[in-house]
Amino acid sequence: MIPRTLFSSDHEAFRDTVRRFLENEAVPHHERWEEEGQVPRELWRKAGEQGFLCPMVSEAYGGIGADFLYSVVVSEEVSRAGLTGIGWGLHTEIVAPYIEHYGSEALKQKYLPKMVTGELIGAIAMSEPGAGSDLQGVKTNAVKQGDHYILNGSKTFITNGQNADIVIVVAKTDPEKGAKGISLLLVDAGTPGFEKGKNLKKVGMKAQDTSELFFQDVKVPAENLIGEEGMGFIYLMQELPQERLGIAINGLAMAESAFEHTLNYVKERTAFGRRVADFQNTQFKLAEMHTRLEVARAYVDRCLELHLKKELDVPTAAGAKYYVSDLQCEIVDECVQLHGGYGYMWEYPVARMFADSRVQRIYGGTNEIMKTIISRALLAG
Ligand SMILES: Cc1cc2nc3c(=O)[nH]c(=O)nc-3n(C[C@H](O)[C@H](O)[C@H](O)COP(=O)(O)OP(=O)(O)OC[C@H]3O[C@@H](n4cnc5c(N)ncnc54)[C@H](O)[C@@H]3O)c2cc1C
Repeated sequence: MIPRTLFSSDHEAFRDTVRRFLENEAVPHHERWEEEGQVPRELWRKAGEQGFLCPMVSEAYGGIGADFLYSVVVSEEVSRAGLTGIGWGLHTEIVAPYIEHYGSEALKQKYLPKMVTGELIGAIAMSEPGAGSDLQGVKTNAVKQGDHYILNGSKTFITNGQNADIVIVVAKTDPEKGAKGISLLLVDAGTPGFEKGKNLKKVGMKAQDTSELFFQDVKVPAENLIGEEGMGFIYLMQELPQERLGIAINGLAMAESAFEHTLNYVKERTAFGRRVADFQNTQFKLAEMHTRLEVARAYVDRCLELHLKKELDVPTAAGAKYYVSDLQCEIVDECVQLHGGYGYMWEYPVARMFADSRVQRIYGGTNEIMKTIISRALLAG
């Protein structure tokens, strides 16, 4: 085993706290939340009290100004335990940074402290029924009228969609200008004309609320524009590497966990009077999986190291996202196989991980889009 070198003893102590919290407060209830299609808000508030939400937010806005690794610890523990209903990663690593990095002082004061405590849950709405990969093709539009915008359009597949109190909406403020006509607006749930659609039924991640959102003549105060008008696409490009690295981090933690479950299982299960672990096929599969996970771990931790120094570039993050999510699906599939029929039973963690993994290759930009990003960089110049 190659030891990880990124985390300090403080990070590891924090990891123990997160793990214990999840074992007590989430693991016993997750199956019920899967049936209900969402995680209760109460869990968010408890997580906020523990400092698990938005630890990177600076002290001026209620956070502790921690390094990104604290958030990584939370995400890894959530994924390791297979708690895919919990949408803290998106709230902490995607929504809050847009507000902190580009929002006005007033927006930061108003929203960030409550995101840290879990009183406010965040979502980001880019995708639309007619535009996912092709973000520049979004139809949602915002027209400035005096001191507010009038927002119209619809979004789909929005993580935390039912629970969200605030949504960063990607909208066209100048449809003539293509990417330069896209802006980010922060919209409060409850604003007249903003309706949440149904909680979508998914193949996996069943406790995660993923929704359609509708905006009809929604009056959004002009001060809820994040940063400058027309800069939305650039902000998205700047923040997406962290989102993509986050997907790789979650995927790898889940794949490692599936592997651990399988390692334990094959030592206990017997067939033909031997342990499943005693078949050479099993031994080779375990050796292959272990080595592939170690290789991916070295790559992802190196990306993390670069990200901490603000040196992670877009194609490298795209590589982490596509490579690890593909690997995750392959590893989890192999783990199901080594479990035999039990691997297909929902009560076994590897079965849920099988269903939960698939979407990792789709959201955050599909793996095909990741490859276009990488090849564009390779062929440039
Ligand atoms: C569970 C879940 C949660 C999500 N959460 C969010 C969220 O919180 N916020 C949000 O905004 N979105 C979210 N999404 C949406 C997600 O980001 C999109 O589904 C994704 O970007 C793909 O867009 P699409 O579904 O429109 O597929 P399409 O863009 O229609 O793609 C269809 C196929 O065509 C391929 N394709 C498209 N363009 C190209 C190209 N140029 N070259 C090669 N192949 C191409 C794709 O790779 C894919 O295989 C979520 C999706 C899911 C399923």
